[in-house]
Amino acid sequence: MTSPRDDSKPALRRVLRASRPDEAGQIAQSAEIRTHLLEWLRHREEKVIASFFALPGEALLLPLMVELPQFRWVLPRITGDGLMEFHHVDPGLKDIVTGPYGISEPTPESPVCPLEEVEIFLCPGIAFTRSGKRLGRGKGFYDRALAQADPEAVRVAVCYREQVHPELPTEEHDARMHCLATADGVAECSRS
Ligand SMILES: Nc1nc2c(c(=O)[nH]1)N(C=O)[C@@H](CNc1ccc(C(=O)N[C@@H](CCC(=O)O)C(=O)O)cc1)CN2
Ligand SMILES: Nc1ncnc2c1ncn2[C@@H]1O[C@H](COP(=O)(O)OP(=O)(O)OP(=O)(O)O)[C@@H](O)[C@H]1O
Repeated sequence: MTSPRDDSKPALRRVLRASRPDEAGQIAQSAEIRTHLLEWLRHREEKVIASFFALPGEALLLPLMVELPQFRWVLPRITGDGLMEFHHVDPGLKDIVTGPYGISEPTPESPVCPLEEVEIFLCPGIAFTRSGKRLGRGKGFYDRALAQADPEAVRVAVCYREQVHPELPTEEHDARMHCLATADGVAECSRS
């Protein structure tokens, strides 16, 4: 399902937004996802890792920052339409404000981390496939950031079981994920 311009995404987004566990399920699956990520990350040699503040329906990852202080954690801040930059934050999460779309983000004064320095990206999304396809929120934030990032950086999709689908439409610019982290574990994406 690949085409240069695919107009099926907006309708699919509206439908797939509803594919999420209930509140209790989100808390339980988030804890399992963090346990798997904790184990997986413990064995990685990378140091700079980008996480995210969850929007409703996304996995809650913030406790990992405290549990893995050996990493240098960075978080995104929206700087324009479809544009974001990443900032270093302290694990205590001082200097966090509410940004566009109600997403928490570091203050502009927090030290910037150049995109090329990020070694692992934990990526949110509305839906993913096991082969690493991602359906985001439709503004191209992650596609643009990942296009500029180090091509060697590891892209880890993070989502609930309900957000994993057999197939999704993709376009030329869509960034592929390398790994998929769910409550079942962290798996390498099969390229298909
Ligand atoms: N946690 C988290 N942070 C993230 C993202 C994400 O998916 N998750 N993004 C990943 O890209 C960026 C924000 N992307 C967004 C893109 C569109 C809308 C948006 O338009 N929201 C409105 C309108 C939706 C609509 O018209 O369909 C809304 O939800 O009401 C919000 C955020 C950057 N930070
Ligand atoms: N690398 C890029 N450079 C410029 N524009 C881009 C790039 N990647 C995506 N876009 C543009 O961003 C818009 C949204 O793309 P798409 O629908 O794939 O977003 P998404 O991956 O769902 O969103 P997000 O990453 O914000 O969650 C499209 O108009 C696309 O052309």
